[in-house]
Amino acid sequence: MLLLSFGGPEGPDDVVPFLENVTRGRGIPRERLAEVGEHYFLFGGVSPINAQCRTLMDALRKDFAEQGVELPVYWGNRNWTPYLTDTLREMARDGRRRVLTFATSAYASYSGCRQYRENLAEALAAVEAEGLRPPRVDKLRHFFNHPGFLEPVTDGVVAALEALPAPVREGAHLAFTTHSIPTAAADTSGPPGQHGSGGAYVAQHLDAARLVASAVAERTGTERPWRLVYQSRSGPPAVPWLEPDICDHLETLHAQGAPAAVMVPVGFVSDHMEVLYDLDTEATAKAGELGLPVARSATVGADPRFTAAVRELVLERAATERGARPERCAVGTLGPSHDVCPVGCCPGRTARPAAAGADSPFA
Ligand SMILES: CC1=C(CCC(=O)O)c2cc3nc(cc4[nH]c(cc5[nH]c(cc1n2)c(C)c5CCC(=O)O)c(CCC(=O)O)c4C)C(CCC(=O)O)=C3C
Ligand SMILES: [Fe+2]
Repeated sequence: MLLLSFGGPEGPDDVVPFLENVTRGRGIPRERLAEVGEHYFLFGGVSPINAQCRTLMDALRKDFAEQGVELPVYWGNRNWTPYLTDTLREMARDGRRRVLTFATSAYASYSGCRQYRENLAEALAAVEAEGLRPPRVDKLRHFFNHPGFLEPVTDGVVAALEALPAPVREGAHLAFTTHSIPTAAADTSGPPGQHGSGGAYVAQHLDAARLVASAVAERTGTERPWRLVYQSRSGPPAVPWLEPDICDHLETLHAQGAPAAVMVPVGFVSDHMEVLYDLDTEATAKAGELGLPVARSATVGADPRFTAAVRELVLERAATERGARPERCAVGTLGPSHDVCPVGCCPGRTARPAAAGADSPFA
C-alpha cells in the first residue's frame, strides 16, 4: 500500500521551496504566497502534516498486523519529502508489482483526486526512465461516506459542543468547512455530467455534512442548523471560488443572533496547517472580535475506526480485483464512489497524463 499525502515543511528553510513545489504553474498571486508563508513561520516553519502521516502509517501497520493483513505500507508525498517519486522507486526496487494507493483526501476534485493521479503518473514515468519496471498502481475509492470516517467526525463534533459554555450549547450552529476551490473546478468535479452545479465536490461534502449533522442531533437530542462553508481561498480575486468563507459565515451567524458555532473541518483528515491557521488562528480570532463563542471539532487523524475503514477498503478492492463482488460499505445518498476514475473525471485546466484511472497511460 502507498499512503499518498500532500506533504508539508518541517523547518523554516523548507517553507519557500515547499510553497514553490505546491504552486508551480498554478497562477497563485505572489502576495498570497508571502501571506501563506507567514502562516507556516508562525508555527516555526513546521507543518504538522508529516508527523500526522507518520502516526497514521504506524497506526495502519498496527491495524493490518493485528488483523492478519500482510501488506507493507509505504509513504510518499506530492509536495515534500518523502517525495512520491523516491517512494515509488523504492517500491519498484523492492520488487513490488502492484501498488494500491490510499490518498489522504476524502473527496473528488482536481486538487483532491486527479492532481494526485497526475503526480503518480509523473513518478511512474520517472521510475521507468531510470530503467526500472514501474508497478501497476491503483487508487482506493473516495471515503467521505464511509462510516469509519464519519463516526470519528461525529464524535469530534459532540466533544466540541461539550467544550462550549453550557448556556450557548443548545443553540450552537454547525459550520462544516472544507477547502475552497474555483467554482469551475467544483462544477466539473467527479465523472462528467453526473452532478449539477458544484459537481461531486459539493455533493459529496453536503452528503457527509448532512450525515454528521443528523448523527449529532441523534446523539445530543437537539437538531442544530448547519451549513457547508469554505476556507483557505487562494488564486486571483477575479476568479470565482466556492463561498461563503468561514470568516464571513461567522459574521453572518453573529448578525443573525446565533449564540455559538462549532467549526467542523469535514474536508480534511488531519489537523494540518489549513486547520491550525485558517480555523484555529484566523477564524477563531474573527469569532473573538465578534464575541461569538466557537469551538473547532477534531479531524479523524489516526482514529482506530478510520484505520479499520482503510483496511476494509483495501480488502474490498483486493476482492474486486480478484473478480469477486464484495460488499461496498457506504452511508448517505450517493452510494459508494467508483473504484476507477472514468475518462474525464475531475479534469484539470490542461490535459496531463494521470495514473490509476481509466485514462491511465500505464498498465
Ligand atoms: C481541495 C484541496 C485540499 C483537500 C484535499 C487534500 O488534502 O489534498 C487541499 C489540501 C491541502 N492544501 C495544503 C496546502 C496548500 N494548498 C495550496 C493551494 C491550493 N489548495 C487547493 C485545494 C486543496 N488543498 C487549491 C485549489 C489551491 C490553489 C492552488 C492550486 O490550484 O493548486 C497552497 C498554496 C498557497 C495557497 O494558495 O494557499 C498550500 C500551501 C495542504 C498542506 C497543509 C500543511 O502544510 O499542513 C493540504 C493538506
Ligand atoms: Fe491546498
